[in-house]
Amino acid sequence: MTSTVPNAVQHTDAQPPITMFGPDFPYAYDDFLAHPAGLGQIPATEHGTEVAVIGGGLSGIVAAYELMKMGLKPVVYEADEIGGRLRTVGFEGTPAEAAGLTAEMGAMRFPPSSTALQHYIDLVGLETRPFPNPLAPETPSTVVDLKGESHYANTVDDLPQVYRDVMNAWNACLEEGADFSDMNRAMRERDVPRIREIWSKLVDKLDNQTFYGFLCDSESFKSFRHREIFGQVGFGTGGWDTDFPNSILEILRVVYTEADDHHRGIVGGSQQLPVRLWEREPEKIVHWAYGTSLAELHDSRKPRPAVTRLHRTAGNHITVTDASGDIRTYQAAIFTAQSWMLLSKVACDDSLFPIDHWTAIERTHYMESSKLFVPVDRPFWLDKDEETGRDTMSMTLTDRMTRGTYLLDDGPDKPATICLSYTWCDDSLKWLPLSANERMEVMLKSLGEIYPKVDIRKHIIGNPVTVSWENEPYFMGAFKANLPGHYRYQRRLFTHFMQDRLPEDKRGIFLAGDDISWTAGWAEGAVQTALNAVWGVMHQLGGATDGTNPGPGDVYDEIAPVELPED
Ligand SMILES: Cc1cc2nc3c(=O)[nH]c(=O)nc-3n(C[C@H](O)[C@H](O)[C@H](O)COP(=O)(O)OP(=O)(O)OC[C@H]3O[C@@H](n4cnc5c(N)ncnc54)[C@H](O)[C@@H]3O)c2cc1C
Repeated sequence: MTSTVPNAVQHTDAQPPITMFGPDFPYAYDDFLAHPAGLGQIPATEHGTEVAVIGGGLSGIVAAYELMKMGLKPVVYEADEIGGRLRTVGFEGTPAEAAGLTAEMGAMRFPPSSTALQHYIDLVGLETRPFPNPLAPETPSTVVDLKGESHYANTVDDLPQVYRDVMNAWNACLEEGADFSDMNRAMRERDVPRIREIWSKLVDKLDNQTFYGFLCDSESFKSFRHREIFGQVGFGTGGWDTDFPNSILEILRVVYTEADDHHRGIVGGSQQLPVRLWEREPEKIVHWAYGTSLAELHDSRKPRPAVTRLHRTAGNHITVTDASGDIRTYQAAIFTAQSWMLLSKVACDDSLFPIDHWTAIERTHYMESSKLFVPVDRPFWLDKDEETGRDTMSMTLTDRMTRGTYLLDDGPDKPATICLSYTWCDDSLKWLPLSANERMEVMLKSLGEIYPKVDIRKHIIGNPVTVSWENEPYFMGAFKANLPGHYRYQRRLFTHFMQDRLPEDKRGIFLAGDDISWTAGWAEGAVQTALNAVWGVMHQLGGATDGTNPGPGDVYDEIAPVELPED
């Protein structure tokens, strides 16, 4: 476990692995992808048909890649860079750059339960390695610093008793309030009826509840002090108090699917995944010549620029205007950027979506997030303190401004990187007005209070790189997090790919990506919703899956997300 506060169910080799199979839509995307029959076929008369794919992040690139394999011609529009929130940057002009070191400004750690994501990681030949989360087995050491008191630990047993009390409270609370072991077993066994039985009751009972309210309602969390510590060191990767106002259903999805556990990073950076898919020439491809790639299908091997307008034209077609002034009309389009883009940056016809979908788009709630990385000369944190024999510095969780500090080693005596601070929500907004250097100064001061004997600054060999996702022109926050009462909105967005159920004049544009997923903030959801949209486009163009490999839309009625009454 990487958890400071481990989950109730412990792993044994005898259990099937946990995957992001449900709980809302228990469909085996990993099996669908692995099946030799492929994802489906479209009639030959449609081969070469252009489909607009708006957004060249992971979701857009996965959708475009699969549509190309079916013989369609994806036209990808990207306002920023291929990769989107899989953004890997270098440290220009430093020895760290020469050593190939990079910093992950968006996603940086992926749970093994992300099996559809893993399909594409393997496909493009990327390697992963354990990510140094708090108390993870491969993490050399962890320091938890709260209210000015620091504790050095290799395992949770090294922390004071109160941390184990908090851990037990969380486990008990999940068991009492959310049938944790039962759901964990059902998800491992892919027992769809059982998953649906447990989840439908919880959705009904808990949609109105915040994460914090759920803790307060539990006998196990009567102590304010325990709730406070839990908020600061949390479970999985660390403090979750910035999530306290969110719907508890969001948190349950994370813990059931072990999204926050056993993380691995992508060697060389996660942005390589969509970039490699863009360049990849699939072995199996219909209509196009062997050797065709997405890059090859685009002028100058580049996506088209930002979309500025989306509207409907005769025959229910979707007309796309881009920043170069180019206007093209499509039978089908997939929109994968953040939903709020449709409210401001892209001029849209009201008729693109039914009014209830517009409400869901408007009500979307995002988490803010900031990160700052510095390159350093070597992993000096592994030097031993002469007095204590401990590492001089450790992966650090704190209630100070930095919140989470990650030490990213690339081998002894080689340049390395430190993520001095990774924050969410209010903790992220605290950094917003500060420049990169101002942020770094505050971070070094905070860390100096925890490690008075360590001179971090003398090891820094280049300028800091930083991001606040809420301040990026083509991203309006880091990732979505539903608030209480948002279940119905999320359901509308996720199920939008089942367009036979929409009025005819509202079809043809498909929503996909992180906002549409049940597990926003996890790249797996971007992949899963891309595959839903691919199924939707294929179906609209008269195509079908092979009977031996039914797609998400083929089995929709058996596993559809539970519906809550509107009145
Ligand atoms: C700080 C942070 C930490 C994260 N941590 C993790 C993690 O540890 N593990 C994990 O699994 N996931 C993590 N995620 C989530 C993961 O990054 C996302 O789920 C995934 O990258 C989303 O892909 P997407 O294609 O849905 O969206 P995006 O990556 O946002 O892609 C959408 C694309 O649309 C483009 N665009 C916007 N407007 C327009 C327009 N008008 N025209 C054309 N293009 C446009 C954008 O430039 C962008 O490239 C994290 C995300 C962030 C921000």
